[in-house]
Amino acid sequence: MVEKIHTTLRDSSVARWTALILLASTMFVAYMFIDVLAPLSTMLETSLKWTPDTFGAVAGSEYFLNVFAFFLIFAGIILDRIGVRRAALVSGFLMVIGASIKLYGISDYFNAGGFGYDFFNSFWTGFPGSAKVACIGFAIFGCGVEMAGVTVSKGIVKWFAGKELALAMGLEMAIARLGVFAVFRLSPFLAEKGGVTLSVGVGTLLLLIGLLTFGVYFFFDKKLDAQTEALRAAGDETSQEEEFRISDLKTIFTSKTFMVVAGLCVLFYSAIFPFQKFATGMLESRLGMTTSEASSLFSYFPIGAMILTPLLGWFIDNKGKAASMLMLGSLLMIVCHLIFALTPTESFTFAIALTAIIVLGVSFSLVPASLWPSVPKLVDNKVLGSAYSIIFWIQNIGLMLTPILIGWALKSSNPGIAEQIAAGEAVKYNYTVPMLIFAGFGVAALLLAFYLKALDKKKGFGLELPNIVK
Ligand SMILES: N[C@@H](Cc1c[nH]cn1)C(=O)NCC(=O)O
Repeated sequence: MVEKIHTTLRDSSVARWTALILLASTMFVAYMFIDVLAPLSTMLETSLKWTPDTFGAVAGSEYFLNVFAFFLIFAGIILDRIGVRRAALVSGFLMVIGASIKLYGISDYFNAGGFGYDFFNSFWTGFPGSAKVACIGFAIFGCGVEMAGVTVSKGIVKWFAGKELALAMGLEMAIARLGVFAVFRLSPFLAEKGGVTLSVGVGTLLLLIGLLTFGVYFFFDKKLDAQTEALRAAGDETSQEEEFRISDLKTIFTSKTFMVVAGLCVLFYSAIFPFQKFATGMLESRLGMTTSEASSLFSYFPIGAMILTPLLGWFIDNKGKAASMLMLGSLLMIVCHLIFALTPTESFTFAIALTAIIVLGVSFSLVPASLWPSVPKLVDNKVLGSAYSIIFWIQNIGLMLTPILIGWALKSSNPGIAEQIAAGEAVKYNYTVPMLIFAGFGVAALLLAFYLKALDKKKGFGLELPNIVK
């Protein structure tokens, strides 16, 4: 007699959490690579002649293909069609290929006249060839990392829906934040030893390990699908998933509440991830620190978020209040950016900077911990991959444009400084205007958070309710 299966790997907490660790480890190295150059803006300006606008454009290039070639939208559709495990492998490959190209662009070999050097320096000469190649690589990496983000989110829902969903998402984000902490510590250290190439080289190698981790996850996911299929065949699984159709995307785009969440997401994250790219330079300038000191100080930002995000995830699973947390997170972000922008030089001490960084870390846990687990409450499971990809796509528009805007604002509000630095003078940029722009994003996010809470109250999506079904 064939024994009937009543449970799946999903029901084993060890298997569930192992799947999470596998998914999150790749995100750990992916987030390291995203910010591998973030602490090195000053070094890049002297070694590769990357002025703030060049640095900003390279930072923004990560999102270029996602936004203009709609790769993220396709990634969600592909994910909903081929499933989590195959999409994970595709995204891992893209990250490794993109990172390798970026590494080549900043390498000594390329910059000493290696293959493609003459070509990439023959047009648009105001933008260094190294930055052009880095942009191409980073744009391909960006396709991979964003596809990985969508895939991991859907993967977590697959393993944790109706269980510890927000806690699992919070832990995944915590592990990713640990990657940001690690890179802010490691990247300047490696760059001092072997130049920016060593930092990016180590980042690329870690991504290869991340790809292998996704490979191990593949087998977990395959087993779960086989068990779920067997349950369905035996009639134990009642909620047979309907097939995804492209026309389903219309329901996402026409959901007002979903679009408000997407708006809030783009505004909030535009004041966080692009800020990470400029924070080391800002602290160097405001506190007169070295790159290494400023980068170490800023590394406390992801640490606060890392500790709090899973705790807040647990709170949301059990008590709810996600919409209120979005409001509080936006408010704290405004306060911190205003402190960076407006505190007079004589009062802007190490302690003030550290406090603002930690409070910003709290804001960076409140919003992600409540925003991402709210998405499954707004859309059907069969379009969940597409819903995450659409929200990331909208977010990517902000993440692409904001570093370009901030790099431009920094250069324009400091006329002559780039030329003085190029001439070897020890002058610093003033970051007031860029920091006010970041605070402005926070104000707009706060207004949307108020609106979202009112909408939820009216339409009853349950954003303030706990996730755990008792
Ligand atoms: N878009 C993703 C991944 C990412 C991280 N940095 C740049 N893109 C995302 O926003 N994930 C959610 C998070 O809070 O990290």
